[in-house]
Amino acid sequence: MQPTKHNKPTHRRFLVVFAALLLVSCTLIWGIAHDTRQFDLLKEAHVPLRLALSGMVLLAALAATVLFLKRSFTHPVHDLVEYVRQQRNGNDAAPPKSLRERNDDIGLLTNEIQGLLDTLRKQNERLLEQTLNDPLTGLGNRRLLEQRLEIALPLSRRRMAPLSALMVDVDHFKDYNDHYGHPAGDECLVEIANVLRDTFRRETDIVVRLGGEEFLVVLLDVGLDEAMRLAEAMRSMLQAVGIPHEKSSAAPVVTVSIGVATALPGTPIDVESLIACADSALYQCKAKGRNCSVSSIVDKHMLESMQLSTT
Ligand SMILES: Nc1nc2c(ncn2[C@@H]2O[C@H](COP(=O)(O)OP(=O)(O)OP(=O)(O)O)[C@@H](O)[C@H]2O)c(=O)[nH]1
Repeated sequence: MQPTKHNKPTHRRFLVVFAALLLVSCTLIWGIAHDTRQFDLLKEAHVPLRLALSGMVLLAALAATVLFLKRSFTHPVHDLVEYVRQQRNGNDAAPPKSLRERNDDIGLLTNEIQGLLDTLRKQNERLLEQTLNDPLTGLGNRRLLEQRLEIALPLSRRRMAPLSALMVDVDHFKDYNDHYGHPAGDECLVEIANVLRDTFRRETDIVVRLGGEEFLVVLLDVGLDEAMRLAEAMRSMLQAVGIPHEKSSAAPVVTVSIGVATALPGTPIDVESLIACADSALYQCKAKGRNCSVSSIVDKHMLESMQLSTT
């Protein structure tokens, strides 16, 4: 944005010229009206000439006024409108210095608008964070998962890269809640989220809480073996934390079951199918007695048979 220059000396110059011209024209008009003899220069002049002269001075005063108003108010207001328009278009640059540093109402308005926009921006960021994050654990939520997979899945497919999803579910969590209380259950979920964060640290890893005591991890560019190794590492790390769980038949501490689904390179998988495949592997873990990981491979044939069974 190209700001026009509106500085104080310019204002003052305009004001002085304007006041001088106004004074001269008023004096001339007053002189004509009272036919005063004090103006030697105009004494002999005819009334029409005096009228024309004062008219010209008055016009000049008006022109100076218009110019002054344009330079002092119209242009800055235009700059201000342009600034607001650019903000609306996503440009978050600060307003021009010439506006911010004005000591008048336009400067005040500029700074107020800037403050308001900053506040709105911060509130928007907070709201966006709330809509994409799980408030209890601070992990992403299902919306974040969908948002990220919308880009990651087609990209992964085009690059012919594998992709793995881990469905992590806490074992006998109802019993944990019933025995230790809901607040302790919340703390337990936070602890599990921390272990997930510590295990899946790559920038491309997507770790979310799907709801309740279910978490989903999506690992891009990760094949079955690596996914299973990481699933086991996570399980061991949680057991090492050792959150007591007296009511679990799987272990004396809190444990998880992990269903791992790996999509082979080029598999046209979507979010729903990925979750369904990891979920069915998780179901097998539970059937096996919990506190374990089960893997499954997702390819075109498996997806087709899944679609057939749902139609
Ligand atoms: N503390 C707490 N509990 C939750 C939250 N969300 C869901 N739960 C509880 O998680 C429990 C899940 O129970 P189930 O689905 O029966 O699963 P489970 O007891 O872990 O049994 P398995 O998964 O078969 O081992 C329920 O008691 C829910 O009330 C939460 O945010 N905080």
